[in-house]
Amino acid sequence: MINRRLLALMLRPLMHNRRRLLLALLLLMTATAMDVMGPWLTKHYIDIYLVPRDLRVEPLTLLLALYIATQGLAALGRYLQTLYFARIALDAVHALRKRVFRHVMHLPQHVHDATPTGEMVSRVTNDTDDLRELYVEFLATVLQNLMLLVGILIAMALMDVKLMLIAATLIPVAAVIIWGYQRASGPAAMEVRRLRAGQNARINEAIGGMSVLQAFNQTERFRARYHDLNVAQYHARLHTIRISALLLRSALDLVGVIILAALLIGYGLDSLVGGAEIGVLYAFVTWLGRVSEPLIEITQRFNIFQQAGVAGTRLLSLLDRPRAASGDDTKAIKSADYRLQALAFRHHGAERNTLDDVTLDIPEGAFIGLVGHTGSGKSTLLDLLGGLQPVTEGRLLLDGRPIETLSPSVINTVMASVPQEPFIRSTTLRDNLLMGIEADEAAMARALDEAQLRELIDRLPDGLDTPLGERGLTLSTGERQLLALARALLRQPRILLLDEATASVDSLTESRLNRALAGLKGRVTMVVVAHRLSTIAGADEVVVMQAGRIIEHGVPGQLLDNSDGAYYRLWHQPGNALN
Ligand SMILES: Nc1ncnc2c1ncn2[C@@H]1O[C@H](COP(=O)(O)OP(=O)(O)OP(=O)(O)O)[C@@H](O)[C@H]1O
Repeated sequence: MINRRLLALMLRPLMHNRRRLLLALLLLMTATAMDVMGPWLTKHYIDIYLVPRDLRVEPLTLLLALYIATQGLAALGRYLQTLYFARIALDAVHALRKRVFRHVMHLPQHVHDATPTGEMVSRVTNDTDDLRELYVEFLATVLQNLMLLVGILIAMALMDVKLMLIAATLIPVAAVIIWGYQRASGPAAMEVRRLRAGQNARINEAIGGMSVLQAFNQTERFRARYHDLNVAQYHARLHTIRISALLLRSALDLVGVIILAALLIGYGLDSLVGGAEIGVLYAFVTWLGRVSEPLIEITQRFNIFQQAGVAGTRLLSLLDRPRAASGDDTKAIKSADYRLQALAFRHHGAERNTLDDVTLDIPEGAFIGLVGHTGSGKSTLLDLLGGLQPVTEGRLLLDGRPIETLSPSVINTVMASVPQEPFIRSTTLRDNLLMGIEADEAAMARALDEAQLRELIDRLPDGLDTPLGERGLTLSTGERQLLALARALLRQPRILLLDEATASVDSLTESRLNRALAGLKGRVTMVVVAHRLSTIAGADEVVVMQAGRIIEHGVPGQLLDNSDGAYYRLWHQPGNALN
């Protein structure tokens, strides 16, 4: 399961901090050497002074001072090395999180459309968090224990090779246990993770659509589905706990006890032939206790390694998804005009085209109204004009250049869009208006005036500093669109793409929007998807779409004279929003 790419993903962030890593390793080696000196000094005390009853003050004081000094240094080294390793681990996860989030921000639209928000959140937070645990635990615990193990084995070998070999049999046995654990717990850990991501997605969905769930009496059904996922996760977790409880502590403890018995027998045999010192037995029993502890720690931490492996695999699959392609032509846009030549578009994975054979010229400063039945492809065409989706066939030229060759920064300097569902953050009106750019009060006031929002702001006690609820819920649908329009206008765009939210805004909002568009006419290239005829009454040209194709286009007044035309039919359709 752990392959080279996974290792690279995990280890690369650690390598950014080589100097600190080296220093931490030096500290670790010093602390370990001081640590294993403890039993060695005690052995000397027993064999040289205690057993022969040679209790002279001077050498004993020296021994005691040495003992305290080594153990004090060991404690200090452990403390410093823990701090260093923790810093390295936190820096590593910080770098990884930045990398994953940056990648998520650049994924193509269709990936975000197809991935539940909770699932994506789970990748960026939980999965990177599992790697954090790996870094912290691995660096602070596993590395420390591995070093201790090596230190103890060296000290044992220096004292008695035969007894060291008996004690060392614990290591291959532990390796076999770890291997068995990894095989048994891998699929179970993956299942836990899958269920957790599912839970996140479900919670996100339920909270996002709570009002609908409540209105449609679906809360009980959602609760039951969440409960099922919860129970499944409970059992999956229990399964992983059973495996780790059996194989980790219990099995390793048992092996440790057996090896202790073998050591005692080995020591007994040595003493039969003479020469074995009691201090050696003391040192070995102490060291053996210290050997099994690191092994248990390492093995126990292995499930973290396991989980990190699963998280890393999921992160790799996310990072493997190609970023949205973007052009690199940074030449400024001279003329904000579009040319669409036999353009076709198919959604990722869809069986048929959403747009077909769309040919249209949009000169600079023109006001184009897009109309058509629901699902006819109006919003999709707007996405393409905004460069948010790639053209499947044909050509889409902006300023005479294929839009996919233009760098997004160049497009964004001339274009602003007002989507059907504007993204409103739960912060102040001002923050929502600025959305990351800098503008003075006069410019903001102008944008608010142009978007006809002045009255609303003046009505609010805190004006622009009024906080908005989650997703701007305190604003009506029409007001949210006007706010998004003000945000777009603040950027002084040369192209404005507006996707009218709904046919059912009140007449006041309707007239405000119309006034705003009339004010921009001729100055800004506007493509407006309209659900109400009034919105595009002042358009230079109306484009009627049906099933992804343009079936009619022309000056609105003239189209209405043609009683056989599609626009005429839409307009005269009883109950139609355009009517
Ligand atoms: N990911 C997708 N895969 C396949 N088809 C899709 C996908 N996303 C959208 N569609 C389809 O594309 C078609 C055009 O959708 P679009 O939102 O552009 O219509 P619209 O004319 O703007 O509708 P409305 O007036 O309701 O906003 C619809 O039939 C929609 O179901």
